[in-house]
Amino acid sequence: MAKLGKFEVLDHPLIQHKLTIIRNENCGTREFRQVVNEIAELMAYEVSRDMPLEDYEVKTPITKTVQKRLAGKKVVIVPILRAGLGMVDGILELIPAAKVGHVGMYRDEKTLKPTEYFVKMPDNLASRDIFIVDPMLATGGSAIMAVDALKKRGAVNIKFVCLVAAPEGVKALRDAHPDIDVFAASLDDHLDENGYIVPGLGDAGDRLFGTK
Ligand SMILES: O=P(O)(O)OC[C@H]1O[C@H](OP(=O)(O)OP(=O)(O)O)[C@H](O)[C@@H]1O
Ligand SMILES: O=c1cc[nH]c(=O)[nH]1
Ligand SMILES: [Mg+2]
Repeated sequence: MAKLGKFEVLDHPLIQHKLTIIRNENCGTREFRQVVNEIAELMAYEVSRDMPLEDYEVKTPITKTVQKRLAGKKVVIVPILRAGLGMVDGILELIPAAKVGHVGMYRDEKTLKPTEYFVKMPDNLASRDIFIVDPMLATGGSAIMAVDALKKRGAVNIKFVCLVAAPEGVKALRDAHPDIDVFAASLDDHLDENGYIVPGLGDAGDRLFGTK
């Protein structure tokens, strides 16, 4: 039987402080981009806590000793385009050897249903630890479709990492994919009538890339 995934809010004081900075409507594109990456880096530290280690012999200037190093499994960071791109560099600061796959999705403004428009993944997904990243988990439609796309290509070990989650999205994602771990920097209150997270931070893609 597949393992049961968990949902965890990573509410370290530094993460909460930085999230407040980007929630502010007066935070400009440059600062928004910078701080999203900083939060992603802090989250990666927690998300990678259960990465497997193996024994490794190393010779210090004093003696030979058996210590630990990360075991073979390679991490793949998978941003959901566009907004997920804003989290990639921050995670690469901590895990520089990670590979990066891409999943392109956009959400229809009226129906709120996602459409997949691009998928490019490294090979051997089944043997890799995959971090899907997207700042926003709103209805959950995009996240569910992204996990579907990865599982279809053989992925087994999947974590979903977002900054702001709505309760509706967390429930939908966990109902659809109970085996994956879901991490958020904040569990917000609800979705408004346009499918935006309240209080949220607005449209993450537009704020990251200066579009609208
Ligand atoms: O949980 P959901 O209801 O699916 O909504 C969340 C999705 O919406 C946003 O993307 P958007 O469609 O705005 O695309 P963009 O990143 O290109 O702006 C966001 O980055 C998520 O991918
Ligand atoms: O609040 C929201 C919901 C979906 N996508 C966003 O960028 N923001
Ligand atoms: Mg958007």
